[in-house]
Amino acid sequence: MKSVDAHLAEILATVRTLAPLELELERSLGTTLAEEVSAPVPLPPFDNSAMDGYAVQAADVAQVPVRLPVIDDVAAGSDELRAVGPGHAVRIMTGAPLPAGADAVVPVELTDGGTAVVTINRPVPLGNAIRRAGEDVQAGEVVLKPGTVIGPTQLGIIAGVGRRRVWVRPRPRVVVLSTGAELVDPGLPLGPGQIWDSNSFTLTAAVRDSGGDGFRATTVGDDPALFLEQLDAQLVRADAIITSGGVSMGAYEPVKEALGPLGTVRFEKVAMQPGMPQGFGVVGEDQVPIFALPGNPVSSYVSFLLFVQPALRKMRGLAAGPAETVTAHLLGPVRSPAGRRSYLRGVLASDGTVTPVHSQGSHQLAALASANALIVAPEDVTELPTGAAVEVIRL
Ligand SMILES: Nc1nc2c(c(=O)[nH]1)N[C@H]1C(S)=C(S)[C@@H](COP(=O)(O)OP(=O)(O)OC[C@H]3O[C@@H](n4cnc5c(N)ncnc54)[C@H](O)[C@@H]3O)O[C@H]1N2
Ligand code: MOO
Repeated sequence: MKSVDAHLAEILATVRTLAPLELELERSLGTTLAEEVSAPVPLPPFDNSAMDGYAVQAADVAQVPVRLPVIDDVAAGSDELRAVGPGHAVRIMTGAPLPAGADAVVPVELTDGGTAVVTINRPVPLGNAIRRAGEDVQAGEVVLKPGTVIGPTQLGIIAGVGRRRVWVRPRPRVVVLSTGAELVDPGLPLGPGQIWDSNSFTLTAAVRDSGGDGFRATTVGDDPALFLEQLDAQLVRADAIITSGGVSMGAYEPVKEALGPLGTVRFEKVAMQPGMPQGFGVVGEDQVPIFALPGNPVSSYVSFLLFVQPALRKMRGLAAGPAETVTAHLLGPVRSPAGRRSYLRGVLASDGTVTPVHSQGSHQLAALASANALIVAPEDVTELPTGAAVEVIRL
């Protein structure tokens, strides 16, 4: 059987980092920056007030109380400013440009709030409540480097330096396609022998959670020809495809039957539990990577975490490798088949202990949903006792 590590290595060697494109800022959330972003002007662009109050010369308010005539009123956005001479004050708002001559701002709370003449009741030091030009960013300074994932605050600084469009590696578009004649969309009644399709929802959500744009395609039954038709229709909008089901040893395995003959997708057994039957390869003119995951709900989700998530990272231009683990101590024993790496569902606590959940079947979706970690039992281990140190993957 192929090892988990070898399977991941093959996947990472096959998938390609997506080419950069220029996107509107509004569409860039979650993408990876593909250029250096720098500030064309200093930020703030001009000296300005950090508070609502009065721009003065600090020396004039050293002895208080003192009454100063208010010679001007500046709001944020004002551009015609009168200079503040000795013995004068200018009423000023937060963010308004500091008038020439002023070297301190007295917050309104330390005054009587006068509009023609103001009484200042407390002294303030030189430079008080003034935000200097360039104290956040100097003109020409790099604010974001290529490879940065754009979150809300990164988007903010890109806008803050005046950019409307930005070169990024996009979020991979991933089409998720469930197969199985027994599947019914949730919301519809179940007939005999039917179950509600959950995998396509889990996997589409997992794609979004992993920085991709997941699209759930219409479920197809057990007909390989219909599967190929649906796949063809979806390929135009996909950077990657995930299928669930139809990859094991049954009489009706549409994914395996449809993709096997292409010669570009391999179906293998990977030495893991759950998730042993795996298909991976490329399809279509553009050699779109396809992950043919097993249909059991726990198996497909574990396979996603181990294989698809790192592939999405590579596509996004980020460092990609095996899922990260932390060490924890078992609060109950676990078993694992010889020669396969097990990923058992557990609840990781803040004290560094992990409790295996009671139901470890590959079909037990509720047990998976109650877990927050996968306990990794290595290939050479068949049992791990309570208290054993184990590696766990956080979910
Ligand atoms: N004779 C053998 N039988 C099986 C083997 C084997 O080696 N020899 N492997 C088992 C393992 S391990 C797995 S995992 C499954 C994988 O099966 P498939 O990928 O072919 O998936 P299906 O047969 O279509 O479905 C398996 C199971 O999962 C349910 N399912 C499928 N799709 C969904 C969905 N979208 N949402 C919810 N549940 C789904 C399906 O009803 C089946 O119960 O094969 C074993 N068999
Ligand atoms: O290896 Mo299968 O994925 O148990 O359920």
